[in-house]
Amino acid sequence: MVCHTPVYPVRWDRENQCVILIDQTCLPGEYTTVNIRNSSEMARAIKIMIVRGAPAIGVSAAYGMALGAREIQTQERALFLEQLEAVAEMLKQTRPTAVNLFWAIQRMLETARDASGSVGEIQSQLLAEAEQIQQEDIQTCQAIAQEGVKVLPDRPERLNLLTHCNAGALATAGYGTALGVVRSAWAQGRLKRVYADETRPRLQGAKLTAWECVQEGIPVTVITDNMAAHCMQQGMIDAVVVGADRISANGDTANKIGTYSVAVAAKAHNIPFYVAAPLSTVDFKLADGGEIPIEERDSQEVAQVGDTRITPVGVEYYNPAFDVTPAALIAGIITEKGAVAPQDLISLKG
Ligand SMILES: CSC[C@H]1O[C@H](OP(=O)(O)O)[C@H](O)[C@@H]1O
Repeated sequence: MVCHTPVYPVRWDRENQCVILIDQTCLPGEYTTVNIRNSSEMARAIKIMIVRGAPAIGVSAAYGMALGAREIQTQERALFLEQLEAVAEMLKQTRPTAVNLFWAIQRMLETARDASGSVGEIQSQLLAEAEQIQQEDIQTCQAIAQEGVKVLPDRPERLNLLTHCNAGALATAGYGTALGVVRSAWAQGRLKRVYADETRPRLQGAKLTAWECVQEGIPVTVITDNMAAHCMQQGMIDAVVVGADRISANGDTANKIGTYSVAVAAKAHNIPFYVAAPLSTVDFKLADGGEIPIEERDSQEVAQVGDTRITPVGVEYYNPAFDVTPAALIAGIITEKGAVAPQDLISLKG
């Protein structure tokens, strides 16, 4: 079924006074949602990847802060702010790599500190700020998409693009970053097909990117991660567009594990490799990617495919959820303010 219903992975339900998350651990087999009523539930949802994707994590953390603020009973401002700091610390412990989480939490704390009025009024302002962050992200994604289509290879025939993991509407407040570029290229008749790396071990490409493409009738071919270089060698790929979880000031980019090897293969085959990300994903405090914290997740994600164990008892595991692609392998970083060479990213610092 082809539908053009926008996908919003996280949204505020005014009627029920809760956050509604699409449960991404159930896609593509089941489209279901989860009601999040407090900050602890939001922290858990981020940790176990009911909601995932750097911008979506940031928006969710913002709502987690708004929910946490509503749980605080005191009417004394200083005590309220002190307890809100504790909510922030709890949310910060969920996932370490996506800088959007920390940026959003910090923005919510600053909103609370700068707010005037009663505790109740501050709580209302925090909810409004979370909704604002969500709306800004959707607009940012759409701007990234427009900037991204401009830099795609200019060829008369439609393009075959490869992407890794899911940097789609599900990974953002809506529309997507890398997959936003894909959506806009498709809408403008520039796209022939998307090649989606399945993206072991959590399979965000096979499950989520493929689901988003099928929902919109965008031709998509799922490949295993170890096929990407072969497809490039066969001349099947015109460009690569991926998302990001944290970008350092020099353009080094942390993204889902496997992105680095895609970038190396793209370089070897002279295929442009683009990163699409909002400027809120750039951590200008970090000089280079060597300082980006890399999340290590439960080894069972490697030991299993779905519910099926694939390894014998007695083996060790290594499960870094991200890797860092050096700026030298990146043709351009596509932001809402335009696409720039990695070395020019600093020029976009606000
Ligand atoms: C829009 S960028 C999304 C980014 O986040 C993903 O990681 P995860 O699914 O573990 O949250 C992946 O790195 C995507 O590129």
